[in-house]
Amino acid sequence: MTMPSPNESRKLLWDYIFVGGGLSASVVATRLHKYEPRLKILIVEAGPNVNNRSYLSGPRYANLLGGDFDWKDHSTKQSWLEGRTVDLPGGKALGGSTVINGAGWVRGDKFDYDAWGSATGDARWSYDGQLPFMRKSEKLFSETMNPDKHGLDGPMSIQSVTSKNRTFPLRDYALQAWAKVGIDALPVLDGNAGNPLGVAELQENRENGQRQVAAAAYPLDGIEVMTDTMVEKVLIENGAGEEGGLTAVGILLANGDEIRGREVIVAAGAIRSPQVLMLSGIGPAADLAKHDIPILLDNPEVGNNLADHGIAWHPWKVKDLAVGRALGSSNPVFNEPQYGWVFPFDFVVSTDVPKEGLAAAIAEDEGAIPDPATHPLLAHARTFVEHVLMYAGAVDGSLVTFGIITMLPTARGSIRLASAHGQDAPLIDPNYLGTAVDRYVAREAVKLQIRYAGSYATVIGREILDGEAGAPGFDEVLSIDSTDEYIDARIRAGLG
Ligand SMILES: Cc1cc2nc3c(=O)[nH]c(=O)nc-3n(C[C@H](O)[C@H](O)[C@H](O)COP(=O)(O)OP(=O)(O)OC[C@H]3O[C@@H](n4cnc5c(N)ncnc54)[C@H](O)[C@@H]3O)c2cc1C
Repeated sequence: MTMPSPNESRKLLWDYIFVGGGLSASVVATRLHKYEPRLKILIVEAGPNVNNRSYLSGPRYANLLGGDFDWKDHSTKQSWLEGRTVDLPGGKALGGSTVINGAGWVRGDKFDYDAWGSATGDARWSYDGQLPFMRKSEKLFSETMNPDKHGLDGPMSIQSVTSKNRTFPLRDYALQAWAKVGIDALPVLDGNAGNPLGVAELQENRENGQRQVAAAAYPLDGIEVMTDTMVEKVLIENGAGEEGGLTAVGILLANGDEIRGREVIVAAGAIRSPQVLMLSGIGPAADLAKHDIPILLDNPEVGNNLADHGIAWHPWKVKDLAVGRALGSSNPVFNEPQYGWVFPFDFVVSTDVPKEGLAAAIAEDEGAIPDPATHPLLAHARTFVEHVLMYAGAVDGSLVTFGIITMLPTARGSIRLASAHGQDAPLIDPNYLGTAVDRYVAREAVKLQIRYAGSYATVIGREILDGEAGAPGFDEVLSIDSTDEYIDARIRAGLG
């Protein structure tokens, strides 16, 4: 990676200019260069180069949320979350959100990739089409775990809980309890082999606990990079390209400099890519007009169809503190360094939801009773929820924290311009829980959590935990007696 001088970058005609230097730009630019080393490739990134800042690699990534390398965005007021706004972290540094993210290495469900393949009519987007690239990216910890599904010499080092010798005290209990509520362990606990439905062991893209920032793992050799440089918009001219019509001819920086290129790739992330397009004159005409932006292409889809998952965390009380089951307790095992590297949990548990209630929720959203044989949410098992049981929650080890992550939201939100200037964050409306399906899925996820953690049926509920700890503003706690109304209220108060 080299840094061009401002004069040099202005004079050159670049073959490819990337707006944003995050995960996707790091990968695509590196591969373009490998494909054709003579290409002149420029990445322009709003944040700094933090590749050599080792503290970023520490285990407590959450310290980075709201920090110097986070755009610190917020949602608009969410009508299904009691009008709350939600913090929306996003990486602002070379490497993008890989600088602040959770580093969970979680491959999607085969079914979902195959849906891309059918939607695009292009088999390269299906699971089998993507698999060679997923394998190419990995250097997996095991040569024997599903070797036909994984890679061993990619740039991303992947470790797991057991490959790094973490034996959490609750591991066996947690596994037994999942079986008791009907969720089976996946073969070799591998959730990254196409079918994640079941209990998988956590895999992470860390190397001995060290975060792998995308721009370091894909080192951008032979690529020019400008950091701390905000792109205001893409420069578009009519008839400039070989085929005529609107053609991107370069970018305008926030400092007023123009840089020219043959192709511009907008890789500014899910929030700012549509913002950059709209600032460039591509987007819904009425919205652009509101901000006096000249309309080059009236495209109502730009800024629409935002899909974001929600997360809700619930604290559960641990019995018999002296046994030392959770982080913070006096159990000496937690003093071993590997327990501090990463998240304190064993498993990522992916589940479907009961189809009968789902069909009713679909009917509410779509205004017609769905055909269970053909409706895409009903006809197959789908990965709607991820559950994680974090063995931490209080400084004295008296709590564990149960998370539900809703993975297949059907509500769609939007990104709209707040002003005609790139430095003003756009208006971000994820529309969390905006459909009956999403509300049903979240409720079912919490009900499963209660069966798992709060009932005598499982060893976790019977012997390990002592009920839910509750939440501010609520007199009750989650329990097997909780009504749907109470569960919904807790979700509205806590999901983000
Ligand atoms: C808190 C958090 C936790 C996450 N945890 C996980 C996880 O555990 N596992 C997982 O698989 N995924 C996780 N993700 C998601 C994952 O990090 C993203 O999917 C991925 O980084 C997206 O890549 P991208 O290239 O689209 O965007 P990004 O990596 O975000 O890169 C976009 C880049 O564009 C830059 N940019 C934006 N606007 C401009 C502009 N106008 N001019 C110049 N530069 C600009 C940004 O600064 C940023 O560097 C998490 C994300 C976050 C935020």
